[in-house]
Order: sequence, then structure tokens, then C-alpha cells
Amino acid sequence: MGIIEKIKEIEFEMARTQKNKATEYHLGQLKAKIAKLRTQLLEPPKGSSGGGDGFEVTKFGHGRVALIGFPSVGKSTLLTMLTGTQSEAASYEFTTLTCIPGIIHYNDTKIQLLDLPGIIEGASEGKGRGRQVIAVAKSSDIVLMVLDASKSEGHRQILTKELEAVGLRLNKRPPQIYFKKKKTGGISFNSTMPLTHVDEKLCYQILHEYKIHNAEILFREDATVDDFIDVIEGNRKYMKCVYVYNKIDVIGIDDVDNLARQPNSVVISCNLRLNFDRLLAKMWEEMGLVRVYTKPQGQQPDFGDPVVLSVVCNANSLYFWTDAMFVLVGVSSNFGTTICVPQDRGGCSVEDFCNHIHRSLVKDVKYVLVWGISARHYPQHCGLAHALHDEDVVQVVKKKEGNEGARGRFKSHSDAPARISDRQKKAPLKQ
Ligand SMILES: Nc1nc2c(ncn2[C@@H]2O[C@H](COP(=O)(O)OP(=O)(O)OP(=O)(O)O)[C@@H](O)[C@H]2O)c(=O)[nH]1
Ligand SMILES: [K+]
Ligand SMILES: [Mg+2]
Repeated sequence: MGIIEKIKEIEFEMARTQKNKATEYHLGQLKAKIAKLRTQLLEPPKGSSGGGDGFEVTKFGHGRVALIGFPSVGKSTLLTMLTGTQSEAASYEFTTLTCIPGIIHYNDTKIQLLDLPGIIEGASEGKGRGRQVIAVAKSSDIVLMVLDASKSEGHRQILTKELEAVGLRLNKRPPQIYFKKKKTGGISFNSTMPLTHVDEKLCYQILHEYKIHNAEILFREDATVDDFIDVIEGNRKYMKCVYVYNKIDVIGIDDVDNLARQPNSVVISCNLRLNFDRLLAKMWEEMGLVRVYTKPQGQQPDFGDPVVLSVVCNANSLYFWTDAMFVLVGVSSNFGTTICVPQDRGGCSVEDFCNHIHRSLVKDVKYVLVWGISARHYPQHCGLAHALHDEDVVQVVKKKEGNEGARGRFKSHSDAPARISDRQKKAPLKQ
């Protein structure tokens, strides 16, 4: 029996199992079994070099955005309109058969937009070109899920399920569960709050399914079985997704209004060129790009040529959320728990900025001067760990130079008010 048949069989068993306290452990185990099989499915077949007829497109620009959707929802039309790169569009399904890249110029940055073939239900199991399309989605910074506003809302759920089946988690942050495999010592299970979805026994059973007998586990939130399995699998990718409802020219205003109010959604019409500004602004916001302007001593920065950093980690580590719900660096959220910040926080520290300019720069840096939202006063004297904000201006002071004038100059700023006033914000950057 193939992997897909095995998954189908377990799904069937789950569907006919009643959900109650008595079957909870059994269902949990079945979920773990499916997760293991899905991971197997993702491994390239033995003997292949892993790739082959994929859509390898070289990364370009400061970020990558993939257009994912059912056939004929208007992905190619949208790519052509936003980037000027021609991608064939037609009224029949599967017009696009490969990956077509285009470039969006936005806020002084270049963003690579990828048009892809339509995907259909079963894509995660290899239907159509689903697997290749999903691989491209995974290589992107965010996904624009393009939907036909005149079609059923169910399409969004089907696509989300397909992407989840291959380990993508859309608009979710990683579960706050600490998990570490050990060589000896058995299982130590703890939680910082009462758990309502799982208990110790259920977690033991799932660990048993994975043949894990020694591990340290700490639940820092009231997570579910699925969250726990995600943490054990460790290969999940947490991505932002914007739902783009196209073709609003063919539906009524009440329906448009409804769709526009859904979270993370933007309504557009390619035919009428409607709401592209909003779409681009939303895309930009979700990408979490940080533009930093380099200021040579005694000169104005070049505001047309930023160093572009990203606060969104591609790995499973920390995900910075722009939503008000989750607070940036390690402060408490409105769940009353502390969001822990792993060692490798995003990529927007002064150190990341220096590495962007030149690998060897970091060791020569004495400190940097920062103007902008991340600075408490202007200019703030910052070390390598300081987290930069979009549109900050940075002047690097190297070790040799630092001993001379700069320190004295910094002192004169030390009695500046701790908060930035509007007047200060507008003040010219002298230094
Ligand atoms: N009414 C309306 N039709 C649109 C709109 N945008 C695109 N279309 C039409 O929808 C059809 C499909 O457009 P495509 O851009 O080829 O769609 P696609 O998603 O790239 O399709 P595949 O490549 O086949 O997956 C074309 O006939 C377009 O003219 C829109 O905003 N309104
Ligand atoms: K089409
Ligand atoms: Mg197309």
C-alpha cells in the first residue's frame, strides 16, 4: 500500500470515530500517524536528486511573493498588471503551466512576484503540478492566495488544507511549546497553565508513536494536539498569507463588503484595476521588510537606496507579527503569557545590518548612531544587538574613529529627552 492510501485509510478511520473523552487518545495517535506519513511524502523519492521538473526560479530582489490559487481566478492577469511582465491569461483553466516571475517596485524595494499554475484539491498528494507549486510557495516570504470572489468560500478552506498537508501554517505563529529530545532521563512534562486540549497521557502516547522516550516538554500556552505534533515534527513553515478576492466586478456590493471584512483579506478587480493600492500596502505590511538608510559621517543618507532587512524569519524560529495581538520582542501578549524569543530573533539587528554591508564590518564596529523610530533619542548610540525599525537611519562608527570625536559628540546628546518629539523627528540629521 502506498503512503497516500495509508493516509486515506487513517483519515477514514478518524472520520468514523466519534469524538469524546474515551476516543481522544486514539484520535491523537492517528493524527500523529498521519503527520508522520505526510512528512514521508515530502521526502524526495529514493534515487532522485530531489527536484528535477520543479519550477526553479532564481530569487531576486528583497523578498518573494507567490500567487497561489485555483485555475482561472486571475493570477496571471494580476501578475501582468502589477509587474508589467506578460503572463498569458485566458478564460480556460490551466493556462499557466510553469512559474513566471515578475518584479514589483514598491517603497524603494524590489519584490519578486511569482505567477504559478492553478492548483486543485489533492495538490498536496501530487495532483496536477501541485507539489511543485507548493514547493515554490514554501520558498516565498508570503503567499497571496488568489480567490474568485464569485465562487464558493469553500475554496479558501480547500487550499488552506492542501497547504497545511505539506507543513505550511498560514497566519499562525509557532506553538509556544518547548520541546527538547534527550538521551536519557525519561519524559519530563510541565506546563505554565492549565491545559484544556491535551493532558500528559495524550502527549506520552504521541511521543510513543514517534518512539521518543526521553524528552523535556514545557507547554507555555493552552496548545492543541495538532500544535504538539507540529512541534515534534519541527519542519513546519509559518507564513503570512493575504487572501486576495479578485473579480469583485461580477458580484454585488454587499458581498464585496462581506469579503473585505474578513481578516487578512483584500478585495480587488483586475478588470477594473480596483484596489491595487490596498493590496500592495497589505502585502508590504505582511512582509515585514525593514529599510535602513546608511548615513556617511557629515552627509545626508541616500534615501533612494536602502539596505533591506527582514523581521520575518524563514526558519521555524521567531515570527514577528504586525498584528496588535502579538507584541514584538518578548513582552506579554493578551493571553497573559510571555512570548519567548529564541536566540536567533529576526534579521533586523544592527549586526544583521552590518553583515548586509560587508561580512567583515562587524568586528570593526565600535557602535552605531541611529535616528528613527527604534531610537529613544536622536541619535541613539547603539550596539550590535539593537533592533532596527523600518526607515531608520544608521551611521557606523568604527573602532579607530570612535576614540576621537564621536564619543564627545554623543555625550552632548545624552541629556536629550527620552521620547522622540515631532519636532525632533523633523530635525535634520546632523552628525
Ligand atoms: N470579471 C473579471 N474577470 C477577470 C478578472 N481578472 C481576470 N479575469 C479573467 O479570468 C480569466 C482567467 O484569468 P487568468 O489570469 O488566466 O487566471 P489564472 O488564475 O492565471 O488561470 P490559470 O493560469 O489557468 O490557473 C481570464 O478570462 C481573465 O480575463 C476580473 O477582475 N474580473
Ligand atoms: K486561465
Ligand atoms: Mg495563469
